[in-house]
Amino acid sequence: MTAHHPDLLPNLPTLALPFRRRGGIGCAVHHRPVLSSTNTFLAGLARRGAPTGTVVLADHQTAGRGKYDRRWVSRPGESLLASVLLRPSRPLADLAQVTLVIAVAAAEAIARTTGLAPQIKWPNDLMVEGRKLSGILCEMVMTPEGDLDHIIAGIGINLAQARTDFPPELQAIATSISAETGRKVDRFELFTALIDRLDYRLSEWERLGFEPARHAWSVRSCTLGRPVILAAPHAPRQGIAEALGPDGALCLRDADGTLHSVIFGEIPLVATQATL
Ligand SMILES: O=C(O)CCCC[C@@H]1SC[C@@H]2NC(=O)N[C@@H]21
Repeated sequence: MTAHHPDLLPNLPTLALPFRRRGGIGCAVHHRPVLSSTNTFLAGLARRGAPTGTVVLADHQTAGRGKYDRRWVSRPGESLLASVLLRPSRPLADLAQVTLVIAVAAAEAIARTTGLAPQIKWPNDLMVEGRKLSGILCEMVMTPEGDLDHIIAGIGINLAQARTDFPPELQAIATSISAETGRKVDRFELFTALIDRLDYRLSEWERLGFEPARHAWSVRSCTLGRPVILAAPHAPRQGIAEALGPDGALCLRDADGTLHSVIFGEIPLVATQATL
């Protein structure tokens, strides 16, 4: 038997998608039963000139990727796994805001379809009762001239896992929609809501800037007003997360009273639980 790379499998029949949009997010939707990673597959489409708003949805990933080169593992059908191609026209200095805007849209889609009220842990993890429900991986591709070519935003939402389905080291810090609500969520209803909210929030950001999403992010935040330990790429920092700045940076006041503006980094899940 020949082994095929999942991204090269022929276009197998899959469930029909409930909609097709004329423009904006979801203008083209590629749905595959199995891919290595929706981000990787969409990167190939982007190189071949796919338009902004193109979406890839997979039922299963064999090599899902998380932030900081971690793996994003899920069993077939138990997660929503999607990536969106963006070619925004905002200035380079605004691009770190994209991932925050997407977190707001994903939280709103989950709230709309499940009744849950996901909170956002800076910058873009969606949390319920201190456990991670969803992760977002934004990958930026620049031109040789240093301009933005495109962004691929990958979104994974845990749908159907029982707590004990997660690996032992994640059981205390991960959750799913079923584990929180006791009900199954319709994956395509959630996907449709996600496309809707992404379309709304991203076009709002393009037209009006970051302020509306900054407000929505701050209202849903479980980071602001709390002591946090940041695993920032260059220097780990501790302090009180005071605000999300107008540029999208986290404003962190350290023990000396100095205010730091942090664009990149993360609050490790375990530290968050221990600290907050
Ligand atoms: O580490 C994180 O929190 C980000 C996880 C992002 C996972 C999603 S699943 C769909 C898309 N494809 C990938 O390979 N990763 C993202």
